[in-house]
Amino acid sequence: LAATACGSDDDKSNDASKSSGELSGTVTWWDTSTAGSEDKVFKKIAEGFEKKHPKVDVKYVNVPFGEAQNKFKNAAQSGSGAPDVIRSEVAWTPEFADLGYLAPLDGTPALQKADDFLKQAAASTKYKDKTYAVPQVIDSMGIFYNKKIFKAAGVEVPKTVAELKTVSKKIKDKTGNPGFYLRGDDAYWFLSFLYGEGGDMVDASSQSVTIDNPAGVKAMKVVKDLVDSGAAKTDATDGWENMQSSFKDGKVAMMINGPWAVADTYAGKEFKDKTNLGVAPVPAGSVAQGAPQGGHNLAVYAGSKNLDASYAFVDYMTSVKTQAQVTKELNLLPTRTSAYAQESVVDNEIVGFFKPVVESAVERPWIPETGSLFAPLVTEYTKVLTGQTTPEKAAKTTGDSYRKLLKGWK
Ligand SMILES: C[C@H]1O[C@H](O[C@H]2[C@H](O)[C@@H](O)[C@@H](O[C@H]3[C@H](O)[C@@H](O)[C@@H](O[C@H]4[C@H](O)[C@@H](O)[C@@H](O)O[C@@H]4CO)O[C@@H]3CO)O[C@@H]2CO)[C@H](O)[C@H](O)[C@@H]1N[C@H]1C[C@@H](CO)[C@H](O)[C@@H](O)[C@@H]1O
Repeated sequence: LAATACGSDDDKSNDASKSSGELSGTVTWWDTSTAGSEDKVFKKIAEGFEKKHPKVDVKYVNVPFGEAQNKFKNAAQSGSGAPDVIRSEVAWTPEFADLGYLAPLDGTPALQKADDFLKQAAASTKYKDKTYAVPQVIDSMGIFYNKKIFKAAGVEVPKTVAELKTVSKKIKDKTGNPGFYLRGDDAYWFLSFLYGEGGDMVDASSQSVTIDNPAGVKAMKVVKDLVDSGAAKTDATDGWENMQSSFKDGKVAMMINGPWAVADTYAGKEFKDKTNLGVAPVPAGSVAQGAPQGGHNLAVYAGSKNLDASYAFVDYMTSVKTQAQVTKELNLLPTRTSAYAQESVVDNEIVGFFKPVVESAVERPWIPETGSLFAPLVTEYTKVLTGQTTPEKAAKTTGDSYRKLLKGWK
């Protein structure tokens, strides 16, 4: 009826559900959030969308973070099996966009009040002047510490790497356990030490590789010394499980981590009393202090057969209301400026700590290759920590790999 009232013939071609604005069909969503802690909350919120749109069936699929990127690329490339919506990590988004796998969202219902998004969060969704995703969460890293152990050892939170070594030694003398866990199987945990020496992986503005400059070599020496001096415990594999269980069981007093680790950490026996968890800025190196920016966006597969419902789903999952609920239940940081005024967000202690950290986080170049910089680096980083190579060789080998990846960069 509404269609004919508009008069023009092509409106009549709209089927009833469209003209009544009622969405229908299936939306398959690949969510990469941590199974066992975050996934339950995101699945529940997605069910809220179905209540709002009874003719839409959301197929929630939890895909492990380490598998989702390639799984999506393979499915999109082969044209079968790709989801309608994917939780696209900030570094995956420019790569997927460059490959043509994502639907541009400018002017669609997926992207509402675009200027409400934090600029650092929006940056990773832009590619060649179009918007290919909507920011869902933004994060960075800090020192997580066990207040009870710190009190017993009579130590304060370290502000520099030098203090980290002193504090860690005091804790070891007092408790027998190493004070600090340094994750050794993921190069993201190397970045704050790299920034602390004034280094970075690359310098996109001058299109030069910088991981193998003197600051990069120095940073490799710093992390090697943390392990060789006994200040840090590390592992070459299963870093996430080993780091989380050591910290949750009180076997180490400190780790570097981000808001995504809070839900799992609170499940640990040491943090049943949540007030026992302290969070502080990552330690400064010899010339600077900084933590990396991370996070996740929601993107729509370019080949989706249900764009209308997918756009609406992305909008729903990134709305102020949803973001405030995610903060309340998971302590994750919103990406909408307006969400920070919501009561459950204003009062959240984790957000209170991480908001300024995110604002001063070191931004990364959102180019298609940015995610590919971690695999070559982690190989050398792990070898440095396990004494299989020198800081100099590690930096050089990584730099050479980067120059192969980044055609024409210095
Ligand atoms: C190696 C990888 O390098 C990069 O990843 C960087 C990433 O760019 C950094 O930003 C940082 O990500 C933060 C993240 O921002 C932060 O939010 C959090 O995420 C939480 C979630 O919060 C939590 O909900 C849950 O999901 O769990 C998430 C994870 O905990 O922590 C992340 C850091 O873990 O660090 C990543 C590196 O880890 C590449 O991008 C690839 O991922 C690449 N892996 C590929 C490698 C291929 C073979 O080479 C293999 O075949 C492929 O299949 C693999 O995909």
